[in-house]
Amino acid sequence: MGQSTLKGVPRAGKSPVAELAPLHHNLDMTTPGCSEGRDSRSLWRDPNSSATSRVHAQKGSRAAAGPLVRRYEGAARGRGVAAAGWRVCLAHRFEEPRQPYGAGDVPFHDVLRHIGLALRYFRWWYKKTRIEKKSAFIDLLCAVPLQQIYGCPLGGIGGGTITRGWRGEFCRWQLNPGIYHYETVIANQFTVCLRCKGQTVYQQVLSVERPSTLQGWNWGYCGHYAFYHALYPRAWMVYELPGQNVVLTCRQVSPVIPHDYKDSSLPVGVFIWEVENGKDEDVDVSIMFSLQNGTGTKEDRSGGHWNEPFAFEKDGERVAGVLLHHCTRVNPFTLAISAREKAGTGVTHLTAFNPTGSGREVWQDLLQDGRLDSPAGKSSLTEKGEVTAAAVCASCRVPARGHRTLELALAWDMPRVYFGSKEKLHLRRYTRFFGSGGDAAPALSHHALTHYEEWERKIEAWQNFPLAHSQLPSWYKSALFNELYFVTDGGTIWVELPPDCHAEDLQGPAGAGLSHLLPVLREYGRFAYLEGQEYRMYNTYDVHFYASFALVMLWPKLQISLQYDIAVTVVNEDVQPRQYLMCGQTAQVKLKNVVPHDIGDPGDEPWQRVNAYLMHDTADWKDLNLKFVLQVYRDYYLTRDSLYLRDMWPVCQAVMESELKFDMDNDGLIENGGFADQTYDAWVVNGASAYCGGLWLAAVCVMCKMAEVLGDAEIQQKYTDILSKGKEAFERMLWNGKYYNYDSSGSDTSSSIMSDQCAGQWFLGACGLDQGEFEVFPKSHVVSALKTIFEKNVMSFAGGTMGAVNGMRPDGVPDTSSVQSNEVWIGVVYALAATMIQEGLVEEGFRTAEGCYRTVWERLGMAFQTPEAYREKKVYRSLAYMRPLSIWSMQLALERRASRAPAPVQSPQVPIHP
Ligand SMILES: CC(C)CCC[C@@H](C)[C@H]1CC[C@H]2[C@@H]3CC=C4C[C@@H](O[C@@H]5O[C@H](CO)[C@@H](O)[C@H](O)[C@H]5O)CC[C@]4(C)[C@H]3CC[C@]12C
Repeated sequence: MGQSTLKGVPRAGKSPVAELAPLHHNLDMTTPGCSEGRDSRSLWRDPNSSATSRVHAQKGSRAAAGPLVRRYEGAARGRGVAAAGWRVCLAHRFEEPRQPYGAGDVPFHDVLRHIGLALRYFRWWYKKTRIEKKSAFIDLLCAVPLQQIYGCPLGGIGGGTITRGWRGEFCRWQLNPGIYHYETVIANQFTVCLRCKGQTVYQQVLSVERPSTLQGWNWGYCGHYAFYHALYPRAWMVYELPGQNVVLTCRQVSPVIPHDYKDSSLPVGVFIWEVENGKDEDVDVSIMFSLQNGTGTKEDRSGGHWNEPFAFEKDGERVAGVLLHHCTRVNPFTLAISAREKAGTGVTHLTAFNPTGSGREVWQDLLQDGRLDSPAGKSSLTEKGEVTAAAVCASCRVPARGHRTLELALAWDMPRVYFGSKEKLHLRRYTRFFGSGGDAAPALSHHALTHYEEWERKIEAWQNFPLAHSQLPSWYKSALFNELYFVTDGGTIWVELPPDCHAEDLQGPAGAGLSHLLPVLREYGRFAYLEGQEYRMYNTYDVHFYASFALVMLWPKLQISLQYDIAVTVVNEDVQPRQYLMCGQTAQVKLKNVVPHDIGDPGDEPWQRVNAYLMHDTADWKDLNLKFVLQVYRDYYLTRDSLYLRDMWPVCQAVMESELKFDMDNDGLIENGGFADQTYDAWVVNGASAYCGGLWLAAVCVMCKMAEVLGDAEIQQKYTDILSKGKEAFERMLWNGKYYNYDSSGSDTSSSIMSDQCAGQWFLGACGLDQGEFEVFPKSHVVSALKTIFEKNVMSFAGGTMGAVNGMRPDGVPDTSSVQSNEVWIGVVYALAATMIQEGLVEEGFRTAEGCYRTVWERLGMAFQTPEAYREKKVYRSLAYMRPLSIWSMQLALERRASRAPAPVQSPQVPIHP
C-alpha cells in the first residue's frame, strides 16, 4: 500500500480525536533541575584532582516535545533521531505508584469464592519452591516489583535479550531461555572523554547514577541535559555535554527485521555514537564501553571466568575488543564488547579490571591520553568470590564544527542451551550461520558492525509506511513499533531442529501426518515466546491468538512453524494425572484432539511436556480449539500457503469434532460450562456466551471457507448447516437489541457488556470474511455492539482515558462479579480498536487504544513491560505480557481499509508495506 488515504483515520491536528487534550498530564509543580548534586554534576570534575572548571549548558528552545520531556533543559536535538517514538528526559520521574495485584486486592466475595484455590495454590507453591527448590511458573506470592526504568532490549529474536533502561542502564537479562532476572549492573557503562590540544578537558560516565562502587569514576551526569527516544528496534540517547559545546547521540540498533530469518536471530546490538563538535577547535573524542563478565547474578562470583582481547578481520574490515568468557556449568556463554577500526578511529582495550573496587586505574588510564592501555594476552581466571570486567575504547578526532561517528557493539554467544530440566540440548537458530562451538562472538561482532547500516535501511523502509503517514497519530506510531519489543523480550527462544531428527520423533506416538512439518521446522526452526515475563509458559495459545498478528504480518514463517508445533501436540496426549488448582479435581495433563493451553515451561522441558498451566483442565476450555482453526485460515489468507492449509485441515476437523460436544442441545451453538473455561480464566461463563459463542460461529464459518478452498463438499455442507442453526441461536439467545449479552445464564451479570464480545467478528474481518455470503453477525448488530462498548466500557470508565474495561454493567458501573471483569486488558483493547476500525468506527477505535497507550507508556511508567491488565486505580497484573502485540491487528485493519485487499506478507526482499 502506498500513501493512500486511510479512510476515517483522524488527521493529526485536525480530527476531534487528534484535538483531544493529551489524556494524561503528569503534574509537575517542581522547578526542573538536578537535585542537591546538581551543581557539582554540571561541573567537569576530575575525581582525582581538585581542579574544576565551571561550564554551563546552553539553554535554548526545547528540542523535544511530549509529556515526558518537560524536565529537559538542553537545546540539542541529536543527530538522526526518529520523529515518532517514545521520548523521555533522563531527569523524568513517574509519579504514580502502582502495585502488582495481590491477595489484599481481592474483594470479600472473591476471597470466599477462591479460598479453595488459594489453599491448593499455596500447597503447590510451597512444594515447588521450598521443597523442590524450583521457581513457580506463576509466582503469585513473590510478584516482580514495578520498576519504571525500562527501554529497548538488545538482541535479535530467540538468542536471549539484554534490556537497557531509558537512563542507559543494563538492567534486565534473559540469557537462559525464558528466565529473567532484573539487576542493574553498575560497571556496564559508556564513558566519554574529550581532549583538546592534548589535554583532557572532560571525562564523564554517561549515567545519572551515583553508585557505591567504582567511586573513582565521575558519576552523576545531569539528566536534564539528555533524553531517550525509542522506536523499537532502535533507540537514541542524546547527551548535551554541559559547557563543552559537544553533543553525543548514541543510536542503539538490534537486528529485528521483518521477513528476515537470518540476521534477525543474532544475539547482538550495535551502538553508533554520533559526535557533533560545536567548538571552533578540533576535539579528540573517546567513548569507553565497560562491561562486567556476567549478568549481575551470584554466578558472576562463582570463579573460573576470564577475559581476552580479540581482533577479527574479514573483507578488509577489522573489529577489535574483548571477549568475556563466562564459564558456568550449565549454559556457559561469551560476551564480546568491540569497536570498528577504520581510518581515523583507534580502538584500545583493558582486558580486566575489578568492577567492585574504586575503578581508579581504569579512570586514570583513560584520563591520561583518551586511550586504554591495551595489554596483550588473556586475563587469569577469577577466583571464587571475585568479579571481573573489561572495557573497550573507540577514539577519533572530530574537527571544529564537524561531526564523526564511532561504532561499538555488544554480542553474546550462548549457542547450546538447556532448559530447566536439563534433559535435551538445544542449538539456537543463529548457530546455523555462526556455528555452535562457543567461539562465534568475534564473528558476530564483526557481522554486526559491518551490517548494521543494511539493517537500518531495511528497518527504515519497513517503518516508513506508518511513520510517514501524516494521518496516523504519533502515539500510535510509537505503540505499533515499541510494543514489538515482546517478540524478542518475551523470553523468546528460537532453536534449530537437531539434524538427526525424524518426523516420527516430532509427531509423537500418534503420528500427526503433517507432510510439511519436517521441512518447515528444518528451514525455519522452532519458535517460542512466553505468555509473559511473569507468566512463564511458552506459546500460551489463547493469548497468542491476539498476539499472532505481529508474527504472521512480520515473520509469517515463525507463525507457521509455531502452528505446526501446536498441531503436533493436538494429536498427542499426556496421560499423567494431576490436580487442577481452581476446582481441585484430578485429570490427565493433555487429552487427544484438543489444543493445549501452552507448550510448556522453560523451567522444565517445553515442547516435550506441554500444558505447564495447572489452574484449570483446559481440555474443557471452549476457546482454544476455535482459536487454532481461526488462525489456520487467517494465516492461509495472509500467506496463501496452501501446503500449510492442507496439512492443518485434518487437525482443524479433529479439534472441531472435539468442540462439537460442547453443543449439548444441538442448536448449532456451543455452551460454556459454568466455570471460567476460556482466556478470561477467573470470569465464570454459563450457557451460550458472546465471547465463545462468537468465536465458535467464526470458526464454523472459516471451516466452511476452508472446505470450499480444499474442495471438501461434505464437510462444507456439514458446517454450513451448523452455521445457519448456530447463527439463529446466537441472535435469539444473546442479542438484546443493543449488544450481545455476556452469557445466556440469566444470572445477575448476564447482561454485562463485554468489551471482547465481537472477537469472532474481529477475526472474520481480518480474514475478509465479514461480508456478503460470509456475513455471520449482522452488520447493524456489530456496529451497535461496538458503539455500546465505546459509550459504556470506554467513555464511562475513567473518563474515557484508560481504554475499555472488560465488563461493564448496562448502568455504567464496572462489573465486579469477578477479579477479571473490572480489569482493562491492553491486548484486548488493541483488538477491540482493530474491530472498530474494521467496522468504520475509526475515531472510536483510536480513542479507545490511545487510552491504553497513554496509561501504560506515559502515566504508569510501564514502557517495554506492558502488562496484561490494570484496574482503574492502584493495581496492575502480569508485567511484560504477550497479548498487547495485538496492536498489529489495528495496522492490518488500517491497511485493509486503505486497500480493501489483504496485505502482502510474504515477500522476503520487500518490506511488508511497499
Ligand atoms: C483467599 C485469598 C485472600 C484470595 C485469593 C484470590 C486469588 C487466589 C485469585 C485472585 C486473582 C486470581 C488470579 C487472576 C489471574 C490469573 C491469571 C491466570 O493465568 C493466565 O491468565 C490469563 C488471563 O489474564 C489467561 O488468558 C491465560 O490463559 C492464563 O495462563 C492464572 C490464574 C490467575 C493467576 C488467578 C489465580 C487466582 C487469583 C490470584
